[in-house]
Amino acid sequence: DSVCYKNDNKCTKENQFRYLLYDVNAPEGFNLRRDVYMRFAILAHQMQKSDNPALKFKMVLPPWSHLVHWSYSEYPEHIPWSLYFDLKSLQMFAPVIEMHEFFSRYQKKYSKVIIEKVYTLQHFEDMFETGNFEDRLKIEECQDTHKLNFFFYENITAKNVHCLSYHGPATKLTELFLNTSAGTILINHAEVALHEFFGNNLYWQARRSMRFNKELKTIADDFRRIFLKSNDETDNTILPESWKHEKPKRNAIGGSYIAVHLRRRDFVRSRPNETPNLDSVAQQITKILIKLNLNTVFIATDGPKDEFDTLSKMLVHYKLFKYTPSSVIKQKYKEGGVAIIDQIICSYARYFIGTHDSTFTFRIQEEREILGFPSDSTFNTLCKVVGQCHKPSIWTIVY
Ligand SMILES: C[C@@H]1O[C@H](OP(=O)(O)OP(=O)(O)OC[C@H]2O[C@@H](n3cnc4c(=O)[nH]c(N)nc43)[C@H](O)[C@@H]2O)[C@@H](O)[C@H](O)[C@@H]1O
Repeated sequence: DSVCYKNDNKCTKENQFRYLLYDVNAPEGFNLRRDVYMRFAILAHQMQKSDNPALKFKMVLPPWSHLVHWSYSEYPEHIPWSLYFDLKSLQMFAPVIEMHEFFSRYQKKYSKVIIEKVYTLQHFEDMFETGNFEDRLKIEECQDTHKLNFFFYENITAKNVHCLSYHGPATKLTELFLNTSAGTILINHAEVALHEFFGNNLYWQARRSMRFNKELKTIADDFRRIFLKSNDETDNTILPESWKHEKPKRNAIGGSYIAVHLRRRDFVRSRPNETPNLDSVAQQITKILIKLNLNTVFIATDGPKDEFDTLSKMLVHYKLFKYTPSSVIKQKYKEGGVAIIDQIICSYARYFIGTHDSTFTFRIQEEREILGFPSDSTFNTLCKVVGQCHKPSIWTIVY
């Protein structure tokens, strides 16, 4: 297409964009990264609406590579966003492009990508001592040794690298962008930048635009239909083709199963006071099944298969299901795709029980808000001891 780069003689005012790239701290998981995306999508959305030509940006989506919770070989996977999300739907909210698209545009002119300005965000060191939580930003000395690897690509380098002590929402970064004419800007440690307003209608628009790749939805729908007798017609969960046409609703019924997100692995080790043992999980599930007069349970978990088998034995009078991908699906969509399929199936249940403080659970809760479930069927979490569960924070949808 006609989008061009600075100084390219094909550039006109209309087709010239600057490029904003961002990256997230390596240990952060998939679902926190989705939240960071929303903070930056809101920034990109607001810049797109601005009349100021200096804020005309395309935002480049960081490919999914070497996520700590996913198994990976020495080669980075560079998974594009379109494998997991509906890119057109994202673009209806924010001017985003895939990294490969950025490369193909850029490399029409250059062989190597040279990012003109890199800012690595860091927290103000004095913030907690002085209690100064005002929004501010300042270029300072780097707190950590500066190891930059630019998305595991070898053909990307940078001209100008700074550390930026930062406190405030991602939208505050426009101040920085207005002070430089760099055509390509990378924000590292993007997770340091916050939401401007958590849970307002802009937040929910960004969230609603994050529709999943349609094939993943189809795989999850097939599983619902075949094993859980659940479909959008009878569950009252049909959404319009575009998220832009969604309307407030609270009448979703969901399939006749309860879904449980049972987060294990590091949660078992690092959160012993909140993470229940399987006996307790079985008791909590039984209680809800009896209350709702249901006999079917879908379990989404990162735990080992033998835990699921143990749980099945404890709940022998009920039907327990777990999604297990075929090798073809696993190979194509990898752990991220399987995680999304699990999340979708949980989203359509009559009743959902999640794991306290898990972003995987938060994203399911949001999905259910979008689908229009009554909130009390959604904001429930497992607890250590039966009967001593605290209600989680309730973030209801706003239009
Ligand atoms: C406390 C924090 O918790 C954060 O985890 P938390 O928010 O649950 O949420 P995530 O970061 O998304 O979870 C990490 C990964 O675990 C897998 N996973 C977790 N639950 C399931 C599940 O039910 N089904 C499938 N298929 N996969 C699951 C999935 O690959 C996901 O990307 C961590 O990322 C941080 O490192 C930190 O430990």
